[in-house]
Amino acid sequence: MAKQFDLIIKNGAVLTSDGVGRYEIGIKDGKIIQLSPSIDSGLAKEVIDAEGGYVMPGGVDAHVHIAQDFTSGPKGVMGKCADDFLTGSRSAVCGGTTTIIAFAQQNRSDESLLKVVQNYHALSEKSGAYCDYGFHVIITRPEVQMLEKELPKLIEDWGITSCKLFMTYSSMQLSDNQLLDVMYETRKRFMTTMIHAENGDLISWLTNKLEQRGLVEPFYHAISRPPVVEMEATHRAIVLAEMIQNPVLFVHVGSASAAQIIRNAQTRGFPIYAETCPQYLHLTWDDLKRFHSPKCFENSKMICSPPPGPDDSDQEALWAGLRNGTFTIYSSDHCPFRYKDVHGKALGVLQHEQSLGSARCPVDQEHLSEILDDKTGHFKYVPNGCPGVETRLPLLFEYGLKTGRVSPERYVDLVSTAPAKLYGLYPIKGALIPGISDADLVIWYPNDALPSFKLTNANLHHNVDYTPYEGMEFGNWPRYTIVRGQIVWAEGELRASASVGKYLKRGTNQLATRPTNSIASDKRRVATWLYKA
Ligand SMILES: NC(=O)NCCC(=O)O
Ligand SMILES: [Zn+2]
Repeated sequence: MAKQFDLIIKNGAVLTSDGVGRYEIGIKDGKIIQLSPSIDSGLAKEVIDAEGGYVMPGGVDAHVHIAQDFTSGPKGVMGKCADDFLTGSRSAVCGGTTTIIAFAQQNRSDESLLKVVQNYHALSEKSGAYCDYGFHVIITRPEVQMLEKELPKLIEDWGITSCKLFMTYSSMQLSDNQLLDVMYETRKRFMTTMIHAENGDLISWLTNKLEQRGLVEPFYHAISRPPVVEMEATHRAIVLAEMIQNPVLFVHVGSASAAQIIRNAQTRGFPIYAETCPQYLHLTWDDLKRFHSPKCFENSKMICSPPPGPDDSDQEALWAGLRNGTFTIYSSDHCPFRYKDVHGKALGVLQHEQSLGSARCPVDQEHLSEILDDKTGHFKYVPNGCPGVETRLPLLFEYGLKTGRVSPERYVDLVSTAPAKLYGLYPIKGALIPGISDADLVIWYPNDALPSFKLTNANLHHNVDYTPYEGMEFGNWPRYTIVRGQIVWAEGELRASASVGKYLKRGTNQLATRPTNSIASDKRRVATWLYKA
């Protein structure tokens, strides 16, 4: 007789952003079809006993860099991502994430965003993926005609309803004028505008001054970007966004001062969304001196933009922001570069030597250890970014939920439900609604069932040769990850192939609130005349 369910999950503490309850979950054809206090095990082909552990919607990581080539154009992020869709999504599911949103990146030489997206999609189709995935688009050519023509197609044909704009990296940086041009177009189409807020000119100026003084080791990456660099750009972007009444999302917010500026705008009633990431809750400037000696080039492993805060006082403010709603979402900003790789962090040495005319030959993968062992290099040539798609959920579980810094409900909201809403995937993703939601789930170990362990990079499934969180203690980890009803990760083993993941067409921001009337009509801040017929 045909079974009513493909899979039943029994004895779990079912946790959503609304609360915790003892429910059993019935799954059929990739969907959740029943949630009730008890379901007869005989009705299912397969049963998982959660033994009292938390069962929650799968993680939605709205900020991952995968298969991105940053090499084109001078003074960009540099390097090439070490993870493709296969290895990046593999790492995601092994850490409890069932949906990722990656970046289709327009370079200045790309005349069509649609082409960019088609090419990027071909990469994901070629490698396959272990989890579902969608795309944001990075816009570096703010040409109004192109935007008018292509944005509607991106939305309708591809379900791409968000774009990322940069205020730094000269190969991607937009001027205020250009930011306004793009925001004016995205506003018309209810696209979510993501902003990387750092003052690129200030960074270049400080970098030159550091260079003149010979201060170029990895640590000085942070000194070239003190928190005020992020704070100024955040304030400026809010002024622009408010002027034309276009809600924006600040990605990877790393400093207390930027979080405060965002909080002020939210309190005024202007809809601003913000994201923070694990690196800003767990790292400080000291981590850029962590390896061997403060001058050791290995410290380049910790370079990301913006850098983490100078000390842990920023971290406390960011934890508060996660609790009080300043931060809407918590993402990884997984930006995977290998240390010993000619496309990775090693570029900090290789490009530096080339710029000095002292490049050693041959500069290839084989000779890299030899070259890196000399431990010289310049931070400005080091690709910016750290890996973290697999550690995102466990870190916030261990250091946020278990310590009481965030409630269990807030935890689910930050890692799954809010990103699903913000990026138009809810309630298919980020929820456990019978008959509606995909059966994307994470099941944790019951309390104290997993002996606590110190993380090492060998535990992880990305294609990167280090983790910034090496040695940190964990007492829990996703025990099962289920993507549309398929068990992809179980008790430390990958159980599926990369044919599970599907491309997701997304809707528009479901959190979007309109600015309050008083703020929308404040002629001191808003071009109120701009939208009058
Ligand atoms: N965040 C980071 O350091 N790398 C990723 C690229 C970017 O957004 O800056
Ligand atoms: Zn960024």
